[in-house]
Amino acid sequence: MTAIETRDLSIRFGHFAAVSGVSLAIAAGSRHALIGPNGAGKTTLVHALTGGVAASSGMILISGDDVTRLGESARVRRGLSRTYQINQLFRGLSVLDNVVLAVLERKQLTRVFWRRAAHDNATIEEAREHLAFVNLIAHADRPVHELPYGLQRLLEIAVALAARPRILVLDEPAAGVPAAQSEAIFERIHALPRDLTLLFVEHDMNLVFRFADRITVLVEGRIITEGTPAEISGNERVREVYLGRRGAHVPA
Ligand SMILES: Nc1ncnc2c1ncn2[C@@H]1O[C@H](COP(=O)(O)OP(=O)(O)OP(=O)(O)O)[C@@H](O)[C@H]1O
Repeated sequence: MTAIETRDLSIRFGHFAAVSGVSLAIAAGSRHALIGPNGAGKTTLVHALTGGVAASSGMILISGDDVTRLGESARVRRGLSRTYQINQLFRGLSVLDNVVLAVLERKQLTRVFWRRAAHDNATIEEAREHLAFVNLIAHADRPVHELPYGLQRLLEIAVALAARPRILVLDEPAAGVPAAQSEAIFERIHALPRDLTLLFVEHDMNLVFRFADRITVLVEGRIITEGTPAEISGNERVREVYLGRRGAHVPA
């Protein structure tokens, strides 16, 4: 079954097409990487999937339902959650409170009951479970701004999980993090439940080839090829596009 799909999707900014005629089908339960050089349109495509940017033409479907005209929160309610290239955490709040807020958001309790609901045991228990998954329990009471950046990136994953997604989109989850910590982040991503569909954007080809089971290559807004890691690493055009680019050695 297809978890999320685009059909002939284009996104234009004025006369410039950042995404052109993209048809992409992500199978339920797959770990799908979206790769391509800087400016290829990866982030724009991710924004379009999650509802942050409007499609100029074409369609977006979640579990077969047309969501092209739905906003971001309506898509979250349909099981789509995401992390951002630059994190969106509340830096003055504690690590735990960031996840508590996300759980309350899912329960649609943020506005009405924030003070009272923040002390609700079930909410706190759930938030702590998400933190435990990303190995951040020991940091629960620290303010986010004190947390090393690599751990903030893990916290973002916990926040995204609080929406209880069926599809999780991760835009460069290890961007700005030293190589040793990228490993830890991808190890946690790898440990996510197998029925959670993952789409991730990543520049580090070693991580992509280790953790993805399918790869789509985007160049100048268009898909040039899609396949298994073995198929992609043997693809001449992909090698041409990546040769000599930053961190973009394509493993053989
Ligand atoms: N709001 C916007 N208005 C105009 N042009 C935009 C806008 N957003 C993105 N672009 C352009 O669209 C193209 C694709 O950008 P995008 O950020 O999607 O690429 P990317 O593949 O994610 O790049 P990177 O790997 O560097 O993050 C770029 O040329 C960018 O300048």
